[in-house]
Amino acid sequence: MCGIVGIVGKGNVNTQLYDALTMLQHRGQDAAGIVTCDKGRLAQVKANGLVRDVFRTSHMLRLTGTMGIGHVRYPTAGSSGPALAQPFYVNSPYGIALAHNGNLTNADEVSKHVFRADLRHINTDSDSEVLINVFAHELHRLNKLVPEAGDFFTAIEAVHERVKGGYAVVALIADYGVVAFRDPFGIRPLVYGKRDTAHGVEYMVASESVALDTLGFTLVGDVAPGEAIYISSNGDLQRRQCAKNAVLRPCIFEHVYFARPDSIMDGISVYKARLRQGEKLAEKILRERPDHDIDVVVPIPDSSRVAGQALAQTMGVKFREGLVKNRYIGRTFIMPGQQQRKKSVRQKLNTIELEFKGKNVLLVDDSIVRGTTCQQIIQMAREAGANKVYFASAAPAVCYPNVYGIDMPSAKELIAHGHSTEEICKEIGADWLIYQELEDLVAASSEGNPEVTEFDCSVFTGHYVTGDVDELYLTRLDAARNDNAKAGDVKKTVDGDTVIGLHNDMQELG
Ligand SMILES: O=P(O)(O)OC[C@H]1O[C@H](OP(=O)(O)OP(=O)(O)O)[C@H](O)[C@@H]1O
Ligand SMILES: NC(=O)CC[C@H](N)C(=O)O
Ligand SMILES: [Mg+2]
Repeated sequence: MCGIVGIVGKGNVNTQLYDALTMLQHRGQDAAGIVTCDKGRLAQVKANGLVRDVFRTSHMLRLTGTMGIGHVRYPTAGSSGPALAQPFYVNSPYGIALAHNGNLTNADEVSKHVFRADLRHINTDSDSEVLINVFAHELHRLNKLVPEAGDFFTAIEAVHERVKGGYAVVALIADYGVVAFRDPFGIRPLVYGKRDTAHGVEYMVASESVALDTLGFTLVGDVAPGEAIYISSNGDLQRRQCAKNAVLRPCIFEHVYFARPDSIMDGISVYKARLRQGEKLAEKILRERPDHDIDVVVPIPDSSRVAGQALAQTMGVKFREGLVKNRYIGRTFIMPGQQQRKKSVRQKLNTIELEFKGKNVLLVDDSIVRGTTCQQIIQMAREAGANKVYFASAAPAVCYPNVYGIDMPSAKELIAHGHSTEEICKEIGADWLIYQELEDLVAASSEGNPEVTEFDCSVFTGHYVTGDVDELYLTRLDAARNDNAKAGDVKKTVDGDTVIGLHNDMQELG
């Protein structure tokens, strides 16, 4: 899950891109990058690290121009090395920089075709580098010295024909403007907004509306599935549906975990969806255990707080923040290796003993994926003197890999894969475990916008909306990206045996 942003403004946009990326930091902690365009010249800074660590004042002074794009990365393809930090750049045609959230499911085959038929070189294992080359090739084929909006849209139509998977994209075309588009299922989110200034209207596209809010842009709406928008350098916005049979199937895991609660995506308030998740889970608990002996509900910060509060209220049970989060430790789940994830849970969360001692505690989390968090927290609750430790997940059991931009590539690493609720309960060391029903999760989101009735729920069902994901694909994905394979990649990076980014040498040399 990466975060992307694009701005076409009336003054320098560098600090605004920086601020927007800070607002999207929760979507990717591995690398960050910005490309701006000033009088036809592109300037780029990208490197591994958090936004606040990557960009220095000296960089910002070089990132001049009234339009630009930015990216925060959470790797789902290739290594996490600096060569794969985004945006990517190609010089032909026009000079294009592109940032991508999602994952292409046919990247390998398209990559071969890009090389053999389009005669274009791909330098990394990044699916996003494949995507920029497909877009560039399709634009090049139109053979226009001076492209117009319609040309960008025609190229994007061809992109939709060639690539499959989840993709929300922003691209900066030197001198011309910013284009943004979303895959035909709208799996990954993308919104846009505008701001009136004394010099005219400014536009911004971003993964989440929080980025617009904080910069004073008003949310206009979502980029529709398959739709593309083009904002020219002088601030004209045009849109076009570029995909055949586009239909909205957004990733429901955004509402469970990824998005910030103060975001609105596809007309659904993430905050309210999480409130409803808590209410529905509470109703299930009351149905299954009308005579429960729960003394207190404790959420596992951060993401489950909203659902946890609604759950406690619906049940009429005390809600207590019995776990305190160290605000300087990032999100655990999106860290690259299991060792790092395990260590960070303990660093990140600490118990307030008096909320546990002698009590029957219901811990609530938004989801259980690998089980890293809940196993440790249940142990900590016991060490803090809890009498009984029950566990509730606001999402159903996560049993299947994600292929659309969430790094859950290996079914074997998912604690629920092939196991019953009782077995998982035993494994995590809880006295009782309860999961949300899938239909309740879907209803919790759908009630926020009745026009959105279906979602990509593949991590719960194993049904992949793009229809092209088979056993062979999943086996290959597992082999390439399970934790052991990734540990090998990290070692390669440390040993220096990795691809060096062509455009990133300054960063690597420090
Ligand atoms: O079963 P696991 O593999 O541990 O994954 C699930 C956990 O990971 C996430 O928390 P994270 O710490 O990433 O972020 P948060 O602070 O937003 O809750 C999520 O909210 C769960 O707590
Ligand atoms: N999580 C994402 O959206 C990742 C984007 C892209 N697949 C990458 O690995 O860089
Ligand atoms: Mg969490």
